[in-house]
Amino acid sequence: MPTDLEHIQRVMREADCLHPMAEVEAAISRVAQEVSNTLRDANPLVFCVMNGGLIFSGKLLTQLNFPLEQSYLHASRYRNETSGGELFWKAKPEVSLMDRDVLIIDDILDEGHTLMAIVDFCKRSGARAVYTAVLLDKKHERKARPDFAADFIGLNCIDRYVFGYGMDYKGYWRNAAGIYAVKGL
Ligand SMILES: O=P(O)(O)OC[C@H]1O[C@H](OP(=O)(O)OP(=O)(O)O)[C@H](O)[C@@H]1O
Ligand code: HPA
Repeated sequence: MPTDLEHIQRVMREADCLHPMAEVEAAISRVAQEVSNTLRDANPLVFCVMNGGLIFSGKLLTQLNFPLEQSYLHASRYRNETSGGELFWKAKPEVSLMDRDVLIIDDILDEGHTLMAIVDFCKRSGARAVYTAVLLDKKHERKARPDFAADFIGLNCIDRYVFGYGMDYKGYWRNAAGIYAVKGL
């Protein structure tokens, strides 16, 4: 079925802006400082989790002023829907993680299944230490494991379906320059 672009446009028009661009950029700069303090001497291997992690990764990486290697992986559970299903690996890391300090960068920690599976994969692949950075931590009682938290968190967010800064609504508005909540979700 072709995408209903009028619907996509309406979602943006009616959305609530939760975190405007200036607030998100300030949060990214703070995270960059925290990551630098922890990893500047670790020669880390940094993975962007595609697709959602793309914008946060790009903006964060340019503020990390120390040697690192960068790559990507793609694990998806939402597949353009607004509720998650089974985790599907679209691209596993192709470089060796053996004895490396690894940093995983993603857009959002929602229920946590995605990031937990990625961390588990990295540990089983021989990583020495695995750190995680997320732009948003969504606050609710549905976490897969309540004791699992990201090491670096940009912003906490309310329990709504959000888009912008890499996060999509039905595959759209990853490019929105702020963090928005869909009306009614
Ligand atoms: O904490 P969870 O409930 O597991 O959800 C978080 C994950 O869901 C989204 O990815 P998605 O599956 O939509 O893939 P995409 O980034 O390619 O759209 C997001 O980018 C996170 O990776
Ligand atoms: O609220 C969300 N928005 C976009 N993608 C997501 N993936 C998990 N939760 C979300």
